[in-house]
This record gives sequence, C-alpha cells and structure tokens, in this order.
Amino acid sequence: PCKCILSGQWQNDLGSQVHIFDVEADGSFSGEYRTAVSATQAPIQPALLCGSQQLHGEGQQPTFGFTVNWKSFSDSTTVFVGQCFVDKSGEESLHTMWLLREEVNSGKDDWKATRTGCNVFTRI
Ligand SMILES: CN1C(=O)N(C)[C@H]2CS[C@@H](CCCCC(=O)O)[C@H]21
Repeated sequence: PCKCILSGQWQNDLGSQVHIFDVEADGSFSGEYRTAVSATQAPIQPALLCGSQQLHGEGQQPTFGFTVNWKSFSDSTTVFVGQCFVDKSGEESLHTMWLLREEVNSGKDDWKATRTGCNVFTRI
C-alpha cells in the first residue's frame, strides 16, 4: 500500500496548509505553503517549497525534509525535517521540527535570527 507518499494537502495546528505535488521516482517533490498567520500586514500568498522523502524499501514511515522560501514575509526561510507515521487506523501524520531563519540587518544580530520548533501535520 502506498502509505506516506507525501503528495496531497496537509494542515498543522497553526492552521497552515501545505500542498505537496507529485513525488518523483527519486523522492523529490515541490509544493506550496500557505500560512494562516501573517507576521506582516502583507497579503498572504502561497510560498513555494521543495524537498524530498525516502522511498526505498517496504518501510512505510519514511523521513523527509523540505525548504520554504517565504514570499510575503521578511525574506525568511524555513527548513522542515521529519517523519511520516501511520497509526493503527491508517491515519498518516507528519511529525516535524523546523528552523525559521529571518534576514537580519547585520552580523551582530545573527545570534537571534533563527527560531526553532516542532509541529505535526495531518491530511485534509
Ligand atoms: C506559520 N508557521 C508554521 O506553520 N510553522 C510550522 C512555523 C514555522 S514557519 C512559521 C511561519 C513563518 C512565516 C514567515 C515569517 O514570518 O517570516 C510558522
């Protein structure tokens, strides 16, 4: 069964939505990230993402990673890394950790430019 092929629509507890397009034979994919919360007054437009997932073997709980280039925000970038889990009733979830790097004006602000967190996405 093709469990945890990441193609499709996902949502997290912050209300963000991720649309992952087709996953290639080498595991690579692209997609869009729509945040529900806006850090600025700029209108929210979908940000592009690209990444890859493990596809080898029968293990149906593959690891993956992807990068989001924010459009309507402060020239920041987020990288996500995680694993897809399937529960007893076949429900899939993406357990991720992320690093959000904002662009700061000078190197002396470099120390405070990266936030981290963890986040779970489920299919919608
Ligand atoms: C909405 N979010 C979300 O669904 N996350 C898992 C976290 C990690 S990416 C961040 C949004 C960053 C928006 C761009 C910016 O504010 O510079 C936050």
